[in-house]
Amino acid sequence: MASLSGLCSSSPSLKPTHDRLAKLTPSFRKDSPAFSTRSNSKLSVAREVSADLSKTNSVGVLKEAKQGGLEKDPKALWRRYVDWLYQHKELGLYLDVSRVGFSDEFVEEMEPRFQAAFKAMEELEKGAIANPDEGRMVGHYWLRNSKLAPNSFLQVQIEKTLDAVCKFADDVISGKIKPPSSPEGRFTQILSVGIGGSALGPQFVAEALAPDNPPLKIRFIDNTDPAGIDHQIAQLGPELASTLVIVISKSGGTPETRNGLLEVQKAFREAGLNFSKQGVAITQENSLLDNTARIEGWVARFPMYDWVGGRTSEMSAVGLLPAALQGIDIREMLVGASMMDNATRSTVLRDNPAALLALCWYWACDGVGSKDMVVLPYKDSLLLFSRYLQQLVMESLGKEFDLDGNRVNQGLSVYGNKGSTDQHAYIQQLREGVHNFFVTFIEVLRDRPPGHDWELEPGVTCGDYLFGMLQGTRSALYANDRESIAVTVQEVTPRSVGALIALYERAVGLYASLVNINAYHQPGVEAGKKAAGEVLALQKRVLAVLNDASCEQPIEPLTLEEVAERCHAPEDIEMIYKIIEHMAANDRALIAEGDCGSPYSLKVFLGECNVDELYD
Ligand SMILES: O=P(O)(O)OC[C@H]1O[C@](O)(CO)[C@@H](O)[C@@H]1O
Repeated sequence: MASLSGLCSSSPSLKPTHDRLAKLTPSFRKDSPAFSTRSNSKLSVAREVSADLSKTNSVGVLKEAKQGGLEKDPKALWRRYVDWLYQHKELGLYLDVSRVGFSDEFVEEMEPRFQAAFKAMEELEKGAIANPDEGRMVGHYWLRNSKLAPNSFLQVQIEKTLDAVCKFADDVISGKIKPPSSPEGRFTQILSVGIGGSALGPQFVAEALAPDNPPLKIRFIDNTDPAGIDHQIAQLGPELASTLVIVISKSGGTPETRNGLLEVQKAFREAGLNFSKQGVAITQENSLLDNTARIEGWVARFPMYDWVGGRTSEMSAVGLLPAALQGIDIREMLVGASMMDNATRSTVLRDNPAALLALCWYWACDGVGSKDMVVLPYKDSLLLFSRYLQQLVMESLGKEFDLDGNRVNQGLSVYGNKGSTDQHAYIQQLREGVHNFFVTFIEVLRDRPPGHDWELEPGVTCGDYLFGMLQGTRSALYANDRESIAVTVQEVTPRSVGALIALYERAVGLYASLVNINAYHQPGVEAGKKAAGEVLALQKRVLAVLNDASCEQPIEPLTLEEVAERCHAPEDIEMIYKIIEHMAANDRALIAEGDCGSPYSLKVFLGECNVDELYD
């Protein structure tokens, strides 16, 4: 029977030496001339330590340590559970990492890296340029404790915005600020238009915390899918007249959000409503959106700060305004986050729940994202937590280069839905199939508000079943060597949700330091946006070519090759085919003769010649 320390260690030769670690270090290539990192004196010390340490990559050590397998002796496991159990008394939050099999040696080896990560985090909180390639400070921690902001200007800005959010929400809920032409005489609905970090936090919080009958109900447009937009507007129906439209975009220029706004404005025009009397913008000062809202005289504008990233903006106006309008206690969210921030400032690994998470992630994923994080909240209202975490974790950690310009292709994949629903979907594979994941259970102790429970069979409630499913799944997975973390909260409240958000924000930041990457930029997203722009530019050229051909007499239908040639883009013929296929499916005055399944048979022309130069 393995002892606890037997579980944790393997051979005495496990202790790392520099020589051994050097051999274990993957060879990184500095092969991106385009990549550059700006050096930054303030952050330099902690970062250099962190970078040096991360070069002594522990993957080999991890592999060796893991050969010991997981502890299965119940008594030893119980001791491990008690030994590592983290409790935040005031928040009533527990973190159990006992079902992750890291060894004492591994913890010891990671200690200097954690100290470097804590130092980097401290400097970040003091206002260092922690996002070096964008030259930005990273200040989401100041949002819940403005006194931490590095200067009084920022401090006042944070406090004024919070007061303005609370006042605006009160005025809207009380009917002091009201829509011009609604029979209800007050706003009853919110339509939030935004994407990514400008939607996921508000969506998660609404699902988790909105009361059954909120003062304003919320809906989201978070895509440029016309059918999805139509659906949201149709669902509002005549209540469009009492809908407050909140357009959220840090940059103020994200195409999906702009399209959503234009579609909603069209719906307002068609309903004879004045959009500017019902629109609110949350964006950076002087962005395109900010200028539009100012010039058109929208009801209100709230700031987003340069130093708050989209995916960490839930505690800025982005998350707070929609939440307050739904009657959610946003000051309690901030308190929960602030309490967790205090706890995750501890430089003692065992006392720092975010560091414990980062430790487990590193262990489970070999510090290279080799396994996926499956997030399973056993509570319907936390359904969107995994989707929220997906952006927070993957946009932060999924990076091609480390801070020194080495190609590392880092990341940590996140997915999940909720328990026990997933028991009847993919848990089968988790238990028995490909072993490429670890699980994070989120447990909520309180099943129902007091006084509402009943026993649906002797001694057993509905919530007991949910509890049983969670515990059973955790045990069954572990018995098959599948590791898991369990986060337990008492209830889903503004305070506990604030704490959960803060916990994961910090864990991501610490983990990023461990693997020496910039968690606060997203260069990869630009490639997709640029490519999408190129597709639309090509579409305009295709239309121009077809228009010219359709103005000839007789009309000259063109093959795909001819279109591509006339567009001077023979190498883009496949994309031209896709463009034509899409336009033909959408009644765009384009006639495609032949069979789309046999692209060479296609001949294309426009139904009408347009002599105006529409497609410039
Ligand atoms: O708030 P914005 O500027 O519209 O950006 C929305 C999202 O787009 C991204 O920039 C890239 O997907 C995210 O980081 C961000 O949350």
